[in-house]
Amino acid sequence: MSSQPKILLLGSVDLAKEAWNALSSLGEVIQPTSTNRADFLQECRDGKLDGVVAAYRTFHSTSVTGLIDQEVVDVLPSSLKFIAHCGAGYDQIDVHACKARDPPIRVSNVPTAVNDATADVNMFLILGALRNFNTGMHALREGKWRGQPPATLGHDPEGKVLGILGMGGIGRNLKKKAEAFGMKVIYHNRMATDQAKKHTYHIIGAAEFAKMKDGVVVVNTARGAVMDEAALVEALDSGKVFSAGLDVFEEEPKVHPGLLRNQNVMLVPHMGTWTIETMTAMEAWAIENVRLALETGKLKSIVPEQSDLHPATATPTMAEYWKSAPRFWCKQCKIFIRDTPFEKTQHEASPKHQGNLKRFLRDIHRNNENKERETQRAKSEVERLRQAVAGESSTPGPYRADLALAGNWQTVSETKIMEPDEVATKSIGVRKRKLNEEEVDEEGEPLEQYEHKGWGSRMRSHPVGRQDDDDLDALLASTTNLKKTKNPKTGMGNEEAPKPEVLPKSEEAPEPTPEAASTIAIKTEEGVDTALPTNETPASESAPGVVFKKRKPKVMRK
Ligand SMILES: O=CC(=O)O
Repeated sequence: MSSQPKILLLGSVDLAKEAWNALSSLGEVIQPTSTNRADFLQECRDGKLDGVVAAYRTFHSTSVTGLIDQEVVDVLPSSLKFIAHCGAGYDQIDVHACKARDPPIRVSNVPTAVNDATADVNMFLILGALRNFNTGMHALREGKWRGQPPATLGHDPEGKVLGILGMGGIGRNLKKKAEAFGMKVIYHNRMATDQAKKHTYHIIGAAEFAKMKDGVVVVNTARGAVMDEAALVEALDSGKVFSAGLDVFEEEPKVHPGLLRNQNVMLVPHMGTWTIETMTAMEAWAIENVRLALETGKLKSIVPEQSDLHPATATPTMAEYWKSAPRFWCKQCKIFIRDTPFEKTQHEASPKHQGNLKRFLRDIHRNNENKERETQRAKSEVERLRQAVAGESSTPGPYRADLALAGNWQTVSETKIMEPDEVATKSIGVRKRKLNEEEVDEEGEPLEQYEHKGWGSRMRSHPVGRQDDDDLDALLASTTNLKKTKNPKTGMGNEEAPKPEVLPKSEEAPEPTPEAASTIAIKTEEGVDTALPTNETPASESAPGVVFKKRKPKVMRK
């Protein structure tokens, strides 16, 4: 999309590639063509990087740009509003010059992702320097085993005092680790003023070494320039400092020769965060800064020196892009998100979406369980009724049709009670032989006295077998609707005080009202009296239905 903003890649993304590739939906990624600082400055002056809104940079990108100092800041395109640095320490960037530029360049770093790995290296150097491992390891590689003479005996960490300068995330992490080795931790934090932040240069030098105990062990995993290397070499040579462990150097990749020749110094070439896990997390964090910058004008982790800067306003190109981007409805979260692979990936990975997705799936699962339970209930209810019928139960006559078993009934005549076209969609009426007056009473169980409200709302909404439900409703109405009949006094259902589930005998049945009678599902047959003596309604006006008459047991007929 041509209206997309540009993203400048300074260095490389080696691990969090998926997150990086997803950024391409937010902006057009470009890289400088130059390979050295002079060319880079020229490339900027020539306007080749114009349109760049955000830059992602690594430590190693200084090989192209050099430090991001005033000179670079002055030529960077005015469209550039954000620099996302992939590292905790940002001494390669003059954040004050970036802030002072008009418009300002907001700089972010990666603060917490580095804590564990950096504290691990610090602990490794503390142990190595205390134990004087370097001498032995070096001798071994020279084929001299522990050396001649062998390395001097080291010290246990247990019971030693560790002084931490700078109790930030790494300092606190290191404290825990050192305490696990039995060390007692004390610390010093610099004043949190802007002035103090600028002054980390050589805060440990000759004067500070002079104040320390003889035979002290010194470790540095912060930045080389925090310590005066020359003063350290001297203190090592004099024996004031017993040994040292260093991961950072004043002029990386150069190392002071006095450190290189001293076997009591553990040297690591700035590998504090050199792990797949940590580097991946760092890259992902910095990429997230770029994404947020483009989408919201804010950074996830702006450097403290710039924390008072207001968020940048979205660029016109970005605004246009926002308008034109298609949207996607996340039905779990019930929100629109932009329909891009990046947006979707990010959204789907978010804890909010994960939580909503879990709830969504759980609800589906619960619904299925409920349906299954209802189906089982329905089945057992049918079975119960079937058994009841088989045992000549008290199922009301009008409903026995559905439950009749072979031999229970005797069909005496059949009459077509509807026009042929109605027959197709309705039913065929079957009427039983009227035997005698007694039987009329028996047969005359009035259907209408059962206020048919169905079997319960939950079963009614059951999606499976609507016809089955209707049958069940009809069957169960006779037993359950008694309970549901409205209390004439309160007008409310009487579920609170259910009546016993006894079917009313025909003689107890109230006379149907004319309105009710008109809806009674009984058809009359020519020449046959209606089963309900009170029902004057012409057959043609009543709803189609079925009337069954139970055959009297022989003993009763006698
Ligand atoms: O040194 C490593 C970092 O600052 O991230």
